[in-house]
Amino acid sequence: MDAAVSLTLAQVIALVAALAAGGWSWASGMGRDDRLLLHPFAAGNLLVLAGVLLTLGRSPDATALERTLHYWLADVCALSGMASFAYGVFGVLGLNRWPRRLGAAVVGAALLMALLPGPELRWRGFLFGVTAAGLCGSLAWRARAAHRRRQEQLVVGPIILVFGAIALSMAVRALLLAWGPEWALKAEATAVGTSLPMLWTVLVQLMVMNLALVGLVLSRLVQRIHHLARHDPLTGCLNRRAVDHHLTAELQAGGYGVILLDLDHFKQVNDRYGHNAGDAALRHVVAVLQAGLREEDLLARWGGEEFLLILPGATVTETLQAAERLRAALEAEPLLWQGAPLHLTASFSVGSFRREAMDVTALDAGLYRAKAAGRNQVVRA
Ligand SMILES: Nc1nc2c(ncn2[C@@H]2O[C@H](COP(=O)(O)OP(=O)(O)OP(=O)(O)O)[C@@H](O)[C@H]2O)c(=O)[nH]1
Repeated sequence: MDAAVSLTLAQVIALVAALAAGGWSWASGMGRDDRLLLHPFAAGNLLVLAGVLLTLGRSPDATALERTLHYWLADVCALSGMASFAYGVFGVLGLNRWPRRLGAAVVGAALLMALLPGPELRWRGFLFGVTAAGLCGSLAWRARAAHRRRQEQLVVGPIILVFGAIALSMAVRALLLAWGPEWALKAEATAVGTSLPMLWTVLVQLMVMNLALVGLVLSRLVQRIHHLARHDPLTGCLNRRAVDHHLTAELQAGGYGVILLDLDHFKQVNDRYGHNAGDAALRHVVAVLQAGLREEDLLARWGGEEFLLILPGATVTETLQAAERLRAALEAEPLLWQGAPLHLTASFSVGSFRREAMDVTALDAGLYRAKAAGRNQVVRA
């Protein structure tokens, strides 16, 4: 009876892993545009599947060499699968320096395990458990660190829980095999591959792990969509839509300064140097403006060559001073275009509001006056 259930469970595990691998391969096409690499999750499922199948296929009648190869391959597949999952998660979290360490851990463990004789379960199990615990533990740890840094919108809680739990169970298993009672070793020798608790554990882990990964990837995509919806693709600063979102009641209650600026004779830049130079000039302007702002200030692209700045808590005098400082900085720092300086200036219109909506019409009128008065100057709206 147990043997039949074991076989069914093993088949379910194989099916889940194969479906998950197929699903991740399919989804990786969607993530490609967003530089979201999902192949490692497909590979991770396939490798875990191979590891499980090899473990299930262990035969007591095999020769010592066959058993050695079988055991070794099964363990290396399972470890590579975990490394692949970790690689994928690090990619989603933007932690790019880790792949080499993951590779080194798997190759090191594989080499050490290759040196052990086939039936040597104790130290093989120990090495496997320690490496697996290290891989899953570092994944959970790094995810936790990324969560603490500004990536709080990402759903990393389930990842931390699932991989943390796997790391813990692997560490306990390694310790039990190396220094635990004799029954632990016996259980490993006889039950591995066919025991129902083990198969259930693998099945649940595989499903929960994939669900946690789906949660992480979806939250990453939602975060990306939010970012795209609120940022200007050319310059990377906020867009007009984002301004409303940032102009909260709290910010308005505290008062805020606003600067609307428009580049002078920008059409000539495009006409003389080409559209690429115009784009580079817009990026340059954003860099100069950003360098002169406080962390709490907001910079948004209001239109083609118009930018809007919001200075929370700033009085009209402070906003006028800030605008003058930015105007001078822009004038003093030309864009280097194909080795030659390309001089840029802008006209600024300044307003200050408290407990009231921003008066864009007044700011626009101020800009018009600054242009009419000769450009490259600051006026109060
Ligand atoms: N390269 C580039 N040019 C842009 C972009 N958005 C708007 N422009 C250009 O900005 C120029 C704006 O020109 P105008 O509105 O005539 O104003 P101007 O030449 O700056 O003159 P004044 O504002 O009167 O000083 C147009 O030539 C637009 O094509 C962009 O994203 N990239």
